[in-house]
Amino acid sequence: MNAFLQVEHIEKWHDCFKTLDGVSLSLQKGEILTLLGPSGGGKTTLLRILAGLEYPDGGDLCLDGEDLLPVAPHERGIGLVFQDAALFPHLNVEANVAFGLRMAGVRKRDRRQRVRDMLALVGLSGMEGRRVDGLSGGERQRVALARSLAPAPKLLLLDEPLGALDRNLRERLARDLRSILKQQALTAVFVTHDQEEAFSLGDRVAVLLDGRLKAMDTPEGLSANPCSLAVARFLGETNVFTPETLPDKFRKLAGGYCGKGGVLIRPEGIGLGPCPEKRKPQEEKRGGRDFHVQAVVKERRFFGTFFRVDLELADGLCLTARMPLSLPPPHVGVPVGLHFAPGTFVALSEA
Ligand SMILES: Nc1ncnc2c1ncn2[C@@H]1O[C@H](COP(=O)(O)OP(=O)(O)OP(=O)(O)O)[C@@H](O)[C@H]1O
Repeated sequence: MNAFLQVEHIEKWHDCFKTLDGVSLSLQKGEILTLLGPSGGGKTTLLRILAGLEYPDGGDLCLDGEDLLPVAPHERGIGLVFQDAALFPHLNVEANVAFGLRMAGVRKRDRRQRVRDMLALVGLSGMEGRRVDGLSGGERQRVALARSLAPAPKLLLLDEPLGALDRNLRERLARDLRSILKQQALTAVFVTHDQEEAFSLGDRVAVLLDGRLKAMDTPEGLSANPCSLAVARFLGETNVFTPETLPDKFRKLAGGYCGKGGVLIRPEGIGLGPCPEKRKPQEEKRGGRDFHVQAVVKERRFFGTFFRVDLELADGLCLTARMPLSLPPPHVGVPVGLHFAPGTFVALSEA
């Protein structure tokens, strides 16, 4: 099946600096992609190229079967939402939301109805007459969203739309946003540098580092397997070892799972059991060889839905485990045996 949005080998230079280096990705209709990356990674540039606000130095773009590059920005059928809402301050809510419809020559009566529908969709029914300078940050973003949804774009691009809001409001709006996009079956690319937001909002998450697309997968897939050392480090994964820093005992346990870039030992795959010398003979049989790795609990912290347990092994190596609240948490200073569930060792590539 052909993709709805096809981005192929996009390159962009700014002066002597390669901002985007052969970025390729594709989206199906109705899919939400979150674009995650550090500041300066090229996220906004990619969005600007999709919107037609910048022209690439190489590559191709195709949306709904149409070659996008020759099409003027306002004819691409693409909606944009920015971090600062960018509302027209001299117009009220209704006129802001109706703006694109007016430009497209939609009749006044149809405009009014569409504005009403869009305001209902974003939870601002009855706010048509309000001045935009009196609105809260969250309300401004809802108006901006209604304005970009009103002309029924084929693709919606959102550049850190929640970046200026406080944490609680941000989480609530992110939930609302996802359900609005899904309700409208909209295809969207959402830029953020907030990992939690990227993982909770996107059907798939793409990681852009130094202008290169380093990974693209479902949130679950990416979290289970970040693929490369650079992505694992960017995602802030603990227990990441390069081939040089991986101790021999783990090299043996990891078996073939040590890639050229190293290995990630997934914290949720580390089980804590009785320390090897304290185990009874029947546990020895059940526990298998993995419990032979012994560690001491250095710290235990509560994270709302799990405990994070920092462990120190005999040779000074540190590991972090993630324990569900359903298990009794170990006490600090207590020696424990470690068990590694299947799939805990993930090979990382170098690139
Ligand atoms: N018009 C321009 N002229 C010169 N350099 C530019 C221009 N636009 C972008 N850049 C450079 O390209 C790189 C990527 O910028 P971009 O804004 O795309 O990154 P980003 O991932 O969106 O970052 P942020 O999260 O901070 O917005 C940066 O080093 C930036 O300085």
